Amino acid sequence: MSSAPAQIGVTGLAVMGRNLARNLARNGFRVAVHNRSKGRTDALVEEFGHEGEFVPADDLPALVQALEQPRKIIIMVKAGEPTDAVIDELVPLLDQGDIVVDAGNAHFADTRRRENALKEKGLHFVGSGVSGGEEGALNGPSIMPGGSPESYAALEPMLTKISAHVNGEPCCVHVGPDGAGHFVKMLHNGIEYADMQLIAESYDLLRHVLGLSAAETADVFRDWNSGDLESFLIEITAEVLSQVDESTGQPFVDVVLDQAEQKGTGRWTVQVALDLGIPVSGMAEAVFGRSLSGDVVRREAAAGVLPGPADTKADVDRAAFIEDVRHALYASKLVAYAQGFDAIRAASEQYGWDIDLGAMAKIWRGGCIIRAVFLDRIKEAYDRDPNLPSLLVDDYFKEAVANGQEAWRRVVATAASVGVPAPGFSAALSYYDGLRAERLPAALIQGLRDLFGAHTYRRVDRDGAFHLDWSGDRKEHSA
Ligand SMILES: NC(=O)C1=CN([C@@H]2O[C@H](COP(=O)(O)OP(=O)(O)OC[C@H]3O[C@@H](n4cnc5c(N)ncnc54)[C@H](OP(=O)(O)O)[C@@H]3O)[C@@H](O)[C@H]2O)C=CC1
Ligand SMILES: O=C(CO)[C@H](O)[C@H](O)COP(=O)(O)O
Repeated sequence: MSSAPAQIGVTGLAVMGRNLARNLARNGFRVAVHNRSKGRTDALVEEFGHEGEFVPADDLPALVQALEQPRKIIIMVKAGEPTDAVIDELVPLLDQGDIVVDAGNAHFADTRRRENALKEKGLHFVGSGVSGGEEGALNGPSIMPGGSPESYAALEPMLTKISAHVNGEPCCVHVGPDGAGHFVKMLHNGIEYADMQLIAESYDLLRHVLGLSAAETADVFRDWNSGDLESFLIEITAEVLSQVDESTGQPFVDVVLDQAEQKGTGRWTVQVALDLGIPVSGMAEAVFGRSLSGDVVRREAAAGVLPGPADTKADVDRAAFIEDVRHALYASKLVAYAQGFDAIRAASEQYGWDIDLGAMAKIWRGGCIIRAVFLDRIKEAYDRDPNLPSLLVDDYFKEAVANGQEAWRRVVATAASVGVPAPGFSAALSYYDGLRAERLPAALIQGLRDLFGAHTYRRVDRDGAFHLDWSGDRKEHSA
């Protein structure tokens, strides 16, 4: 404990806040710590006080009092109303120039509202994404700060020091002004959803089509965790699949209720992408997949009642099918990332954030949940062409998908023929085929819209908007 003013404060000492405070203290910063229920503050200081300099505060006025000026305070509480409640209590205690950082999973629209409100009072507000879960917060997360460049300049030495590092480079960069940081964190989570859905589909296919045991699927994922697919999520998939339930001796995965929960960031990603007009079908299927898993009423009504295919066996070679699924997983994952980066680009344009897409791939290489070796490839793609229209048209990714596309198609076809749901794989493949199509059936949709609602259409051979007199002489008119 120390009586000197603290350099930074953290309020909200649950899983994330506690470990972020410890990370700061371990890195030599004097940290004032506060939590609504005092027990968490006491426990932190009692258990981990020896790790660095902590200044415990019983309430927010005491936290503010404990800090050097201009103050820097990280809020790490439940997103939504709790964050507003903390801000409302904190703001009257602060002085001009103080910096409030919300490091929770806020919706970027809330962040924009909060930043504007605090700006009117002469305060700086920084919405910052933090990813890495409990372990990342302690040992080095990926940090995605938004807010003004001046606020970031004041925070940078601390944030870059406590963040994860890859090849000596911090996984923390100023994403952009305003809500840019929380937007990018939201997209990170959307990609996390898609990635996990694709991993789950791969596992399901290996078990159903090949009849592998959970332990055997763990071996497959362990094997895949080298080369292109090497990533934290693949690594922990092998760990979860090899876990045995202590009380039953069954594979852990077989005793867990098959209803995936969600706190909201995946759903927000899809909602926001709809507004931006960017197809994020991989993420949408992942959110819907979780919704379906939790829709107990309809699942119970349909399970064992709705008929599936007559033949649920596929005549496949074990090693060849495992390799096909690996290709399908990698290709579908590339589509999910391509869609995610498209959404970031679109939001950056809409809100004037000027986000460096390559830098986002760089700060996701370490610390965060979607950390993966292939993020280097994304960084390199944007280095080659910062205005790349889609990751999928970059030479490396084009070739990676081309190498795997026949396998990808076989996997989707096998899943459909044996009746194993693979919405992530199918949606990714449909997106890929849609993107590369020279002509889409959207022309027919335009015709239908014009017939029933005089919505007009454009032509391939002339500029302008047109309408056909469908119920009259069927002559075309300029609209
Ligand atoms: N868990 C994770 O892996 C990750 C979480 N996040 C985000 O980080 C933030 C913190 O997450 P996590 O550590 O899991 O904790 P929780 O989201 O479970 O939030 C618990 C914390 O919020 C405080 N709190 C809740 N309501 C209020 C309120 N009305 N006023 C003041 N404090 C309140 C609690 O205080 P009390 O102890 O008094 O109840 C406690 O400190 C969240 O926004 C979360 O989305 C981000 C990345 C990863
Ligand atoms: O932010 C995170 C990681 O970066 C959390 O782990 C994420 O919020 C988990 O989301 P959900 O509970 O919706 O699966």
